[in-house]
Amino acid sequence: METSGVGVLAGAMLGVLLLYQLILLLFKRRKFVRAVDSLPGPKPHLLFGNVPDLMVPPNKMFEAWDQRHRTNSTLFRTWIGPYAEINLKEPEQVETILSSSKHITKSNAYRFLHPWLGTGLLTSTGNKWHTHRKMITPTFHFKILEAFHDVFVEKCEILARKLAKVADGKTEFDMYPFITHCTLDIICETAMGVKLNAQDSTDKRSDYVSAIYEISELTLKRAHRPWLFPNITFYMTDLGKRYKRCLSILHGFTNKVPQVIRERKEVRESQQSQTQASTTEDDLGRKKRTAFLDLLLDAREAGAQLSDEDLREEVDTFMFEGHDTTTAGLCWAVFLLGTHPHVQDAAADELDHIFQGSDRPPTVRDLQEMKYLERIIKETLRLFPSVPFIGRKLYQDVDLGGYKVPAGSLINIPIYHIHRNPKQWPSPHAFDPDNFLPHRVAERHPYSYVPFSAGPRNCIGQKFALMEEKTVLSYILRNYKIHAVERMEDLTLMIDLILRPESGIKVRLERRTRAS
Ligand code: HEM
Repeated sequence: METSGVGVLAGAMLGVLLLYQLILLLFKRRKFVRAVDSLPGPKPHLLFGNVPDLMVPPNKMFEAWDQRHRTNSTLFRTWIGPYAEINLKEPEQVETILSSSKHITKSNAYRFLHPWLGTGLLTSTGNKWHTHRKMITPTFHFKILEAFHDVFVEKCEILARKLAKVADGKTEFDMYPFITHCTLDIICETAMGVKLNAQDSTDKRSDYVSAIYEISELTLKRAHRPWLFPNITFYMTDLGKRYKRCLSILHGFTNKVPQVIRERKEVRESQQSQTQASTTEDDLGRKKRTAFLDLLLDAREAGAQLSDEDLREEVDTFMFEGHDTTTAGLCWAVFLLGTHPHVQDAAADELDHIFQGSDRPPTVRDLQEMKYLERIIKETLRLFPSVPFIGRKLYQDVDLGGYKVPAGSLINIPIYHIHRNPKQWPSPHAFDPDNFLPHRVAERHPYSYVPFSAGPRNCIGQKFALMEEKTVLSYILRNYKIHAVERMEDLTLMIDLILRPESGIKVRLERRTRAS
């Protein structure tokens, strides 16, 4: 009798405790919702929040997203079902978030990349991100990038030969697959040390590339449909099944990593271990270049905690971040050059001045002299940032220019719109490489231009990207005059994770006669 009395009492106390916790949670939630709702923003649907605005076909997504950002003139909040998203507007707000070492956790949507990229550098946080970032940073040292330059040149020679077959001044063709295959060949060899030879394939678009496009689209769709957040519902839907199909293609590709690791280990055992980017020889006596993977293996041999799975996650991340972004940047540059002949002529003049009529490959030093081309690349990334938005999750309250944003909110930084803020850019939609003349840069807020993000989680590959883009564009411009077939108003923009034109970039190429 006494024992059961104690049991009832304990049960009652537990019940009270649970009720108390529940009330606390509800109270906290109510406080959070009130704080978010005190921020400006469009009226949400009772259940779905502002999700319905973006439930449009993939090729209407950019328009809907752009419309949302253009109609809200200040920082604004949107609700993704129960999740609050705070959309930034001004560079000062961007600086508060990006420059801080406290706000380094990515927003919920990045979780949907985990099945593909695991918790590689792009998607991880906390301790894992810190230690891996520290470990990987030296692999992007300038000296190592210089060694990769040989790969850029080799792949661009192939690109130029491929383009020669269609460059008759009359044939209209899509530049996108040419550039995609070139950047894929580059990243595969520099990241994994594997020759892919995508440029030799006759396919218009490889399965790997199609799977990247599809998985990016599916990830974004999922991020805007809260009922697809749990794996159990997602994988039951057609979207989830398509996602799994894409995964098997993408991982099929990097499944080679353990085999590559084994091969590299064998080479190491028979030779002195390498600590710098350098070259060894393969079975046929050809120079074998050091890849990022080798440098990570070096780090592991030196005591770094890196499992095979960690290595594969990083290679998957490089393969995605390192080719889709540069492809988009390059293709948009080709489009803008093809629609702005005076800019194209000035870029060609600069190259004539550097190469003096010679057809020798560019050196790293030549790339440094391509100042005007660099401004073109930067201005292209302003108008069409390859990564049009990024996100963070807040773990503490933040004041963003007078707006009190509570912990638990998701922050959306719409890089595309930050780059077209009329307060920072007098003609925000015009293509003007001189926006990057030093005196103009000095006049602007440093966070008004963030194509590579900024602060502790900025893009680790930005120097790689700039070198690669200069090499590719210089090859095209030294050999060809680009004529864009379409105008801006003919293009439909796709905003998956990367900003790209729906139907590629159609051009005609005309042989350029070199001035000496
Ligand atoms: C034009 C080319 C590129 C652009 C516009 C670009 C842009 C970006 C942006 C905006 C971020 C931040 C993402 C976020 O906060 O969610 C990022 C991160 C990253 N990028 Fe790039 N990227 C480019 C090329 C590359 C290349 C070539 C590589 C590798 C070879 C690379 C590797 C990475 C990695 C590993 C991260 C994650 C860094 C971290 O969180 O510590 N990117 N990139």
